[in-house]
Amino acid sequence: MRIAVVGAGGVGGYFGTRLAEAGNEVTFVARGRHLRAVREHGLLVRSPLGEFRAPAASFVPRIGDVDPVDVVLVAVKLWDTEEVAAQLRPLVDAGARVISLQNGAHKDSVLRRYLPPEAVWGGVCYISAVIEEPGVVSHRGQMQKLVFGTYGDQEDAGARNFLDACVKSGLQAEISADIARAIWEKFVFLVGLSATTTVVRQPIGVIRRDTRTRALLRDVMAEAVAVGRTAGVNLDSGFADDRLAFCDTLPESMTSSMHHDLDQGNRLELPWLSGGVVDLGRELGVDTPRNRTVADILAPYTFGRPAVNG
Ligand SMILES: NC(=O)C1=CN([C@@H]2O[C@H](COP(=O)(O)OP(=O)(O)OC[C@H]3O[C@@H](n4cnc5c(N)ncnc54)[C@H](OP(=O)(O)O)[C@@H]3O)[C@@H](O)[C@H]2O)C=CC1
Ligand SMILES: CC(C)(CO)C(=O)C(=O)O
Repeated sequence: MRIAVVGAGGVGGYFGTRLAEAGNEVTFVARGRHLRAVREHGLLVRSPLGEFRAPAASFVPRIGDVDPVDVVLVAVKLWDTEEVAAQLRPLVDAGARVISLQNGAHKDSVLRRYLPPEAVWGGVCYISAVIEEPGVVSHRGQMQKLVFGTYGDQEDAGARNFLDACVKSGLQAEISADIARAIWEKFVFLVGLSATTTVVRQPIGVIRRDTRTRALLRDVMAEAVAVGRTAGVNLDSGFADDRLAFCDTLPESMTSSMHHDLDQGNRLELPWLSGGVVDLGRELGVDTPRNRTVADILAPYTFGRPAVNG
């Protein structure tokens, strides 16, 4: 299968390299120091599942350099979505379907502003992976799963082909018949995990053991569930408790990409995570005090580590 991966970081680097190693024609769009490193040595993915490599020749600097493909995977941070979406039309006109593996519940509405709705499939991924140094992606833990599907009732044979390509590449993957719900299910969990691990600056093991941070985790997720249900998403009313039980199964040291970004002094996806719950809650008339407090506490870190003047 011909696949383009826009953003060759933790997510795009891992899933794209696995697909490439299995013989799919994968082209990565990368930039900056990471691009310079992969153009020289290719991309190395270090994972508990093995070491995987994508060749230097599969990396290009611009979306416009990508030949026609069957599937485009979008794997840039959320603030870059709009810029990427605005450049995908020629690939879609040549037949590509687009799947965003990004977090958050609003990414596909950004894609749909630039692309015909049938070209945008919903998608979500479960993985913990980061750029360890330019040219090297590190996969932490065993989790590595893709869920995707078309919106509405229409089947698309291409989705089944992409599923086959994923499974043959050793990826855990499934097609969801209700992808909006699957995206929100991940969103609820991620908002809880990212809010608590980032505010407390500790992994899930610490958060779930302390009764007060455990309650915070549950309340943050319950607010996201309430907002999702009010928005018309088919989430169970007890879904926050279900996710709390899921959090109890995670490795003690697991944390969120937002916590990693805070630690590194990077920009945060906060405005689309707890901040996104607050904004949508405000629009829909749902109170979200716990998420608002998280968003307020972390606000000074949104664009990276704040400078202390004087
Ligand atoms: N990391 C994780 O474990 C998980 C992340 N996610 C989600 O996946 C998305 C991607 O996250 P992640 O992989 O961590 O991000 P990374 O920052 O690791 O990777 C994104 C890469 O894309 C590059 N990039 C951005 N815009 C462009 C562009 N226009 N052309 C070429 N390259 C570009 C970035 O460059 P630069 O550094 O210069 O900006 C960076 O190298 C996020 O929404 C995140 O929430 C979901 C599940 C798990
Ligand atoms: C929670 C996790 C690691 C699961 O994929 C994630 O999506 C993130 O932290 O961004």
